[in-house]
Amino acid sequence: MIPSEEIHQAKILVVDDCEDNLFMQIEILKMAGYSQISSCSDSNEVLDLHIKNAYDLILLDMHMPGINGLEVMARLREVEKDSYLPVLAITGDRGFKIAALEAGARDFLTKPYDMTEFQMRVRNMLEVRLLYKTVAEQGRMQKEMALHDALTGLPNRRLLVDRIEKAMQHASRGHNMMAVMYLDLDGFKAVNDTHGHHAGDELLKMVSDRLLRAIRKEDTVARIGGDEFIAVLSDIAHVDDVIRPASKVLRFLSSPFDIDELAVKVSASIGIAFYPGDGQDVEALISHADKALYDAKRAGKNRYHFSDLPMLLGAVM
Ligand SMILES: Nc1nc2c(ncn2[C@@H]2O[C@H](COP(=O)(O)OP(=O)(O)OP(=O)(O)O)[C@@H](O)[C@H]2O)c(=O)[nH]1
Repeated sequence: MIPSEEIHQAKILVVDDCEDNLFMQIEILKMAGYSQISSCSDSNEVLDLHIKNAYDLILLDMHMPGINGLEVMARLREVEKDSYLPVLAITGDRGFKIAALEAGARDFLTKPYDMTEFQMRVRNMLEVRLLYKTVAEQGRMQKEMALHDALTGLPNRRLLVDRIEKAMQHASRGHNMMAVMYLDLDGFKAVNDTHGHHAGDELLKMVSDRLLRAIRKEDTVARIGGDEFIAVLSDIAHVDDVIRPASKVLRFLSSPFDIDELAVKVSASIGIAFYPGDGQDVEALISHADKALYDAKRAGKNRYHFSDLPMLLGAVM
């Protein structure tokens, strides 16, 4: 159920070419507790007003000079294509009722109407409209959550795969390269063990922020598990285009993190693989970057390593 306070905050537009009718409807709405009421006496303005203000309810007089209510609804349907057309049609002509409903109005009022009926129909329509908005918002959030990591808000593995595929297609069209940078923190377990899981979580969020600052806006950083991240770097023409961001990431992570008034230090190891030199598909690229990461760990951590396929230097230099 939608709480009454929320219903009373809904945005309502009253459309009628007769000033007396406008005045009366606004007064009835005010008496019922609505606070965000606008009005308009020119049917030509309804569409622009709705685009600008996204009303929750439009009380629309069907008979107006200029374009009539049915035409106004046809225009509104263009901007509310997959949505709920929030129109309550008002007509003195009973023959217009079916036409109004067929045109997309959700309900109608026949003049003369009584005040209670007017208020009940407005409330019922707003309840449905606001429920519709809540469900649509929940759907958007679920989609968002399915593609992002809950702790850091970064893209998750699912979205990462899509971003790598797009970067590969882009590189292929531009006869260019792209790179996958696989990063794993060094000594992260000790942060959890010494300062607790909460401190570990805070550190992961701060690391995410620093990674985002270290790479270009158009590139992607994803968290793919525990203390593992992958950056997707597009438009790579030369190995320097990867050395620069990789060095920047290591530098950005090298300053201590202020967590619960402690200065916590970590570093990171990075493995780098290139498309098309190191692999032609997402799995191959990630696997080569992972092997390079393993080499970076074995070589002493806090460094980056390239995938050691012989093709690499030929392709890059
Ligand atoms: N706080 C926190 N810890 C996590 C999360 N996910 C995984 N971990 C912990 O992260 C640690 C990752 O392990 P490792 O990568 O082996 O730890 P490390 O000390 O960085 O090891 P090296 O990579 O060899 O330096 C494990 O202790 C996991 O329990 C999380 O969401 N939050």
